[in-house]
Amino acid sequence: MDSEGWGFSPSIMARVAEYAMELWHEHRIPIILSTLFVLGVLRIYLHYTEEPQRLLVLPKLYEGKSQDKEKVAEDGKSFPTEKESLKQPTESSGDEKSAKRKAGPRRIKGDITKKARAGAEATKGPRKIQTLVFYTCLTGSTEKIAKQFAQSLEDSLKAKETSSTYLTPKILDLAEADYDEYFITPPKTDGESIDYFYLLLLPSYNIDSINDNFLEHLRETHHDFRIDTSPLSPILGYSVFGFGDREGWPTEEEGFCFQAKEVDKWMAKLSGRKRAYPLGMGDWKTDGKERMAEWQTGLLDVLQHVEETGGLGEGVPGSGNPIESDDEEIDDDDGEVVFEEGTESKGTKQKSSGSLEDVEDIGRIMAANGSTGKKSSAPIAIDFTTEGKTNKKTTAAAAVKEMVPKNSPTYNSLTKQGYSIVGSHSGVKICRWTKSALRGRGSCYKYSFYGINSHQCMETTPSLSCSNKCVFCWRHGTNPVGTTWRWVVDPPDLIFNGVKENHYKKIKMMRGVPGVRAERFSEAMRIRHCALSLVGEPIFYPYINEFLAMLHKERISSFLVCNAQHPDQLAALTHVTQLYVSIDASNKESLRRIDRPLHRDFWERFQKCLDILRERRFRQRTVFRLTLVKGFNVEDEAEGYADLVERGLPCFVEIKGVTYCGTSTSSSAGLTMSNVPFYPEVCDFVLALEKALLKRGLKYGIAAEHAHSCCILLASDRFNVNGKWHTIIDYDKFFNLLEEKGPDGDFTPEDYMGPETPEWATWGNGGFDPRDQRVDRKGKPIVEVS
Ligand SMILES: Cc1cc2nc3c(=O)[nH]c(=O)nc-3n(C[C@H](O)[C@H](O)[C@H](O)COP(=O)(O)O)c2cc1C
Ligand code: SF4
Repeated sequence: MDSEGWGFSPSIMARVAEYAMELWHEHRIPIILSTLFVLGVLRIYLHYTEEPQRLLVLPKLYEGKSQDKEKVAEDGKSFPTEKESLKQPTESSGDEKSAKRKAGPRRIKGDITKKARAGAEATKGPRKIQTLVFYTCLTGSTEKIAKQFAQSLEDSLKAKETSSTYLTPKILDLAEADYDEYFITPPKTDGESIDYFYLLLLPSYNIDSINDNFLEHLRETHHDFRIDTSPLSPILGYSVFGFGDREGWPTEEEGFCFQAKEVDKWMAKLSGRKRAYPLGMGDWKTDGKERMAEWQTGLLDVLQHVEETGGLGEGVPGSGNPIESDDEEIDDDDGEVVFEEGTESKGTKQKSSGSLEDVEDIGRIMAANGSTGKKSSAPIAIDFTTEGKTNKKTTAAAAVKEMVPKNSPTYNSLTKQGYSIVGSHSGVKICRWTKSALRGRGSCYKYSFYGINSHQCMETTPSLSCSNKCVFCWRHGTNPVGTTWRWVVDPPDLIFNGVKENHYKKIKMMRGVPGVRAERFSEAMRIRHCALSLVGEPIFYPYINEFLAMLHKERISSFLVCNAQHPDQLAALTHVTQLYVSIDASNKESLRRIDRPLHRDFWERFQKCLDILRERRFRQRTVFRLTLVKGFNVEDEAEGYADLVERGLPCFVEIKGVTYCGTSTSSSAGLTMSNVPFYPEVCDFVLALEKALLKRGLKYGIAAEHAHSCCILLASDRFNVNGKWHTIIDYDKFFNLLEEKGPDGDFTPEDYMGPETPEWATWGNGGFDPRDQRVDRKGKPIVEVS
């Protein structure tokens, strides 16, 4: 507050300041001395009245080592015993501690801070440590090594003074172990006080092997938006040792031990940087034994330290940092390529000559490039920036670029998240529900509401680019965004064949995964549904109608989700099995905050899309998809949403609670767990919306629910026959109608309305097919309590 705020005039304030300065100059020495005296007295007082602080003492790591008994491994020579491991440096220098320091990164240094572990209070009895030795093996050697290693480890740990802490190491073949049991969270201990220490012995194979499944699981668990990004952080630590063959793969760049490196990286992420000891690597034909002996020596030091202190402490140099073997975060723009309007160089735009010509141009360029869709000499830039003036042609001098070039940060980031990039702007990813359905563990809500088979569903997009940056987007902000298509256009057949091929490849990788049902696996080799909602904006792709025709020709249904930002493309869209528009807010301000659209005229575009949907409601099965984000678009917005429904009159309204993805993207958008509505809150909202619709005389009712994914379906009375909901789709009828009447044919959603919605899917019954087995996040069966 300034001086005027206190009611003093500036001249009085100036005089007071002058007087204070005079006082200080005259008496500064006594003032300083008396302040020091007061502080001294205060310090003495606190010293005698406070509880003494406990001093942090470094544990004596090597005490009692001289009493260690020499232990011999099973084969008498293959692996060093603890004494062998530890004595090497001592022998070389005569001074154990300095020798160990010279021996490289084996020692734990620095203060050890013992943190209370989560859940420690809840368990009884003395704490035990269980080491788990995981391995994979194709040609027989690693299995043998794993057994010898576990035995040697057990012997070494038993020789310790405090040997009672460590339980007998357990050996687990990753081809048989249930990943959900060990690699989503640590195993449950049923109240026993057990901490886990993971050790992984991993050969690398440049062919399809169980390693690929395992890596896929680690990667997906980390990126699973429903799970914390470091769900293995309760483990005490982990370390990986890799086997390879230098004869075939001489260097790391050429693939030596590449999969062990990958596993090490993902374990660092999943465990929240609990790498207890650096990754070891060895060529079993040459230096394998030696390298492993070194690794084991260092590891034993760490295990002893962990036993004594309860944690890793500062850790071994080189441990604990996942980025050391990870280039993911190098991506300094967070993988997001923003092409905003106006970023292109001046003078690149020319007069539009009409949309038809533009499409023909694209065709010509594609034809000139053959079916490969390779770069053309002239760029195609289709401007979607201002609604109503689409397909503005530009002929810039610069060469046309690929949207997601190979080896670009975006490409790397997307592939690491499990996407397969097809051509230069399309992607496909096998969805979690597809995997879940393959194992008979439940399907997605579209199965309950519309009868799609999740295990026969392909999730894809022909455009990885989007014109929004929604706060709840779980794509980790890695997809390119832009208002203008200014990239190479790949032909639809290249995309269609590419996405199918990659989808099947991923399905095949599920063969042999524990729990996969044989009949579902063979059914999955025939794609029946396509969810065009993966990432980006599918109708951004100039050949979306041709792409849809290819899907439909193979009798693959299409569920297309668009973001209500491209009215002209929406208007030009031919028949799809179900057409979605994302309705992320009920008013302009809320929409701006939540979707963060790039278009200036986003609200006008949005409204125009609703009008198109209204006009199309007797031709397309239209759906509003609402994603509820607490604090953003829920509170007091039911009436606003009812107004939008009144405007668009969709056949269905899907209401879904947002799923928190726990990424920097969401946190930078200000999202936390508190923004995720609980299912009862979603139910309350839906009831309020239903009431608001009835108030407006609109005939909608709550038709179905899928509590498992926090999703509820409101349907128009058009799909209620004799008091029963008919939300299921008759897919055969849809394809027959298409074949008979063509992609623009005159037929209505009612014409392919399917049978009654199953009882278990209707409102009040949960929506989980009783023929599937409900499991928790770790794959354990859930017993329903009635
Ligand atoms: C089919 C096959 C592919 C391999 N690919 C690689 C590789 O890419 N990089 C590497 O360092 N070693 C590679 N190796 C070598 C193995 O990792 C090494 O021989 C290992 O010790 C085999 O362990 P196992 O007998 O337990 O299967 C490969 C071996 C096989 C049989
Ligand atoms: S519809 Fe979506 S969630 Fe369901 S199986 Fe297909 S891709 Fe997965």
